[in-house]
Amino acid sequence: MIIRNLRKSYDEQVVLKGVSLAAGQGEMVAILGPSGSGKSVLLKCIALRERWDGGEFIYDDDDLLKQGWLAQLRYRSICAYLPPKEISLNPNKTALKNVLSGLLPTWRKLIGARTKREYMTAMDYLENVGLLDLAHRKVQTLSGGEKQRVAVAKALIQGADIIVADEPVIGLDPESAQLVLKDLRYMCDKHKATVLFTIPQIEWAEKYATRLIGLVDGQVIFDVSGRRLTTAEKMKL
Ligand SMILES: Nc1ncnc2c1ncn2[C@@H]1O[C@H](COP(=O)(O)OP(=O)(O)OP(=O)(O)O)[C@@H](O)[C@H]1O
Repeated sequence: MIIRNLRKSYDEQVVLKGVSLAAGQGEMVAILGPSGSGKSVLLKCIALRERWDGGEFIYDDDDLLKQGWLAQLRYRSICAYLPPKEISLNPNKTALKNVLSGLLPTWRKLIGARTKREYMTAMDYLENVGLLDLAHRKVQTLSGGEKQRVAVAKALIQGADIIVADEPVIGLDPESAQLVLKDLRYMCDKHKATVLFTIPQIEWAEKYATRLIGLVDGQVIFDVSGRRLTTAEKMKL
């Protein structure tokens, strides 16, 4: 995807002042910046969960914003948006059933029908995120990090090529947080998913992301890949 000159305001407040960035398949992009710099708004715009005021959004060689609602709907179906804290799982169902529900059409969900192949596929995705042992546990009994990982497995089984995760490790202990980040990175490396996420811990962003984008006051102030941040870059955040 290529984003050019994305602008977004709320009433009088200009939040995104012409943001440009690119993210390819298999890239894990961390959006870093101080509180209020526009990171969440940027992610919502990228996930098309928020209207753009202006700019170009090139995906599959077309400008999505110039396409009709059908193209945008198609994009939304392959772009999973994981909002902070709020996990879209059914707490009373098992991890396996939650992941399976991403695979089955609604009418089959209602009658609970599933083939052996679908069951195996869901188990494979749970294994990918290291949760095979917990497949039959109700989601409400899982830790925050485990829930996030089930949500990642569900997003991927739904066919998401793009995962937009706003603070996916908020409130998690360091060990669980790093497991979630490892899973996201694995999805990039193995499934060639594109992941865009925000995270307050710069050192984890440096460790797991393939690209680091600094956003301050609605503007990109650096966009680096293949290296850690310099002290000068960190000071700007
Ligand atoms: N729906 C909205 N209506 C009006 N203003 C909004 C809305 N959403 C965000 N804003 C404003 O946009 C600015 C950027 O908000 P955003 O949530 O993107 O910041 P952030 O960088 O994610 O901050 P934090 O790290 O604290 O989550 C803030 O000043 C916020 O008040």
